[in-house]
Amino acid sequence: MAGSAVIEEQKFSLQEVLDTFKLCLSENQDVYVEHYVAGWRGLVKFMNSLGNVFTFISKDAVNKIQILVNFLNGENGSHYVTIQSMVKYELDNQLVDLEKRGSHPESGSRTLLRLHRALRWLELFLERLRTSTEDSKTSVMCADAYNESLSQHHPWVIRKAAGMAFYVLPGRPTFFEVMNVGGAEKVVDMLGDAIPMISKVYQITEDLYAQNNLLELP
Ligand SMILES: CCCCCCCCCCCCC/C=C/[C@@H](O)[C@H](COP(=O)(O)O)NC(=O)CCCCCCCCCCCCCCC
Repeated sequence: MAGSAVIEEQKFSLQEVLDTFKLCLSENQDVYVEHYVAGWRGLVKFMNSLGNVFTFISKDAVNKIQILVNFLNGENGSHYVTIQSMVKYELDNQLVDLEKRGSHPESGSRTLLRLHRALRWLELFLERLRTSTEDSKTSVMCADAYNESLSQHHPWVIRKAAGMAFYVLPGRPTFFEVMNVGGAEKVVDMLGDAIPMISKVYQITEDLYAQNNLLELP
């Protein structure tokens, strides 16, 4: 029965992952780092299940998730509970490279900014997926969302590689199947529910970074 246990363990529903983003917001609209990285963990799992071509993308995400988890579990972990407290703590203690990479190349603030930019891609992609029709192409939706957001922060070589990965994305039916949410109608409902939460988390983070002039951290 070991085989079925493994299958059980890997069974995965995108609904659960996107629900994680609902847990991100505290009562006073702070964003919990713990749930934020848990959301990303789930997305990485989803992406890995699409095939090996995507591991170069997920490796980077995994690396960044790990940096944040290390801070969270480290001796100054109490400052890393929310994005707001993290940014304040790192800025107050000069723990962020503001102009160019120097002694703090992997600050929590710059690391989270990379995931934050990717969250905008996700928001745009999911919205396209939500409003897509049977003959829509996931590769096109993905590329359009990427070109509108994350690509602006990537050098040519990464954009090129990302473009190649989009090209081999499975089609919409397989995609929906891997999401494991149910039929197309269910997917649309689930996305309609999840996207506003993701947008909210995105916007709160964006405002925080903008107020502190951190949107271009090296
Ligand atoms: C499902 C298809 C997945 C398409 C993913 C689209 C995003 C493409 C991003 C390509 C990133 C390539 C990897 C390299 C990135 C880094 O150079 C770059 C800069 O970092 P640095 O300043 O430390 O150098 N890193 C980043 O921009 C962070 C990228 C993180 C990408 C995470 C993407 C996760 C996608 C999750 C897919 C879930 C889809 C769910 C839809 C139902």
